[in-house]
Amino acid sequence: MSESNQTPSKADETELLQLRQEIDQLDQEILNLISRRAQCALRVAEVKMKADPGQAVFYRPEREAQVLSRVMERNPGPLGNEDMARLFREIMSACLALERPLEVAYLGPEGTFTQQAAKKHFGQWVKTKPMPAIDEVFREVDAGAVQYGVVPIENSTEGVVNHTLDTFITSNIKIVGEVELRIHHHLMAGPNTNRDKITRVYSHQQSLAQCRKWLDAHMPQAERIAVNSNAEAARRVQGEWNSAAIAGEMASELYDLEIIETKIEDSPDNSTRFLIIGAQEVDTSGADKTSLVVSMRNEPGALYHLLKPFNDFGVDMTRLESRPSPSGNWTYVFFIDFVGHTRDANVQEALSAIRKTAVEVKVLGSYPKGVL
Ligand SMILES: C=C(O[C@@H]1C=C(C(=O)O)C=C[C@H]1O)C(=O)O
Repeated sequence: MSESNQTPSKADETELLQLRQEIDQLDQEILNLISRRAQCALRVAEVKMKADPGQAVFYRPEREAQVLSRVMERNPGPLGNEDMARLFREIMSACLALERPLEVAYLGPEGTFTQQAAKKHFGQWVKTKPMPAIDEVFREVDAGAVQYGVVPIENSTEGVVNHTLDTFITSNIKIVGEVELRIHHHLMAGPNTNRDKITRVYSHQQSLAQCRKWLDAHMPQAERIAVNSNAEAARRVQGEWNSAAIAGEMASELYDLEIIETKIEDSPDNSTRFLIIGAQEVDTSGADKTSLVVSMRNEPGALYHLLKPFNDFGVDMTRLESRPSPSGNWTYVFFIDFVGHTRDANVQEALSAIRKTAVEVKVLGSYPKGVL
């Protein structure tokens, strides 16, 4: 007989009773402490309103990043750092919603990985608003209809999302944060679908590409049909008995589909990075990144002149992408990410050196490195 089936001894019974009493007491303390914390957040809101009644900014990305990093550094266990940070993420989310509920636009429809990223970054109390295209997320933020937006920027298997990069060239929106999400693709279908009868698999083109080897091996007969989003794929198969969709867990819940096979992505550490966009400039958090768009004259040594200041002033570049310039003529703009904030002295020196040779330098924003 296994131990769990045995009835506890008298001594064990007593200990269980004591432990449960202790848990009840601790819960009461946690309750009181969270309430006190929420009172402080409310008071912060009042002070912010008094200082700037018209345009008080409630959400502070750098402050939230610091809170989460500190939780991870000081976590005594046994809960893991990330689990503990997620709990605090939700406490902050609820506290912030007391000040004023945040509204965030994202690349929809409902159930996309971008919505999942928005919830991961802001917590469950955020109000999310689906938009049909990336540039419409930018427009919604620009018009002030929402405070922030969430857009995908790069996938570890498929590379950059060019549409997002191109929108930054012409927009004045700032980057205020980043969040990375492990992307797990599942094969899902309606409850009446027989796995052996599936003749069509719907998904977004990138997701089909990310599961190509699995599909070749397990569903070679099925036609692969690219649609606008994974959530759209899930919505479609709801009423089709011979089709399946590749999408994330949120989509299966939203459209009542059954998951036939989990984690069918070819690369086990497939992840996507998303950017949080907004109108504000973010203070230093102590662990920041900066993104730039630079256009250079099309002449010998242009790229060398662009890269040299990073070396000269010890600035750690983490990404360099080039895109054709909207002005045409085979000229290019460069997207650069580096470690540091525009308020750091070495960053300022590097930027002024770059400005001497570049046609245009646009700082997209300095923002805290993703914590969760
Ligand atoms: C409390 C503040 O406002 C918000 C709520 C925070 C929190 O609950 O810890 C942190 C940063 C802000 O997004 C603040 O600015 O400190």
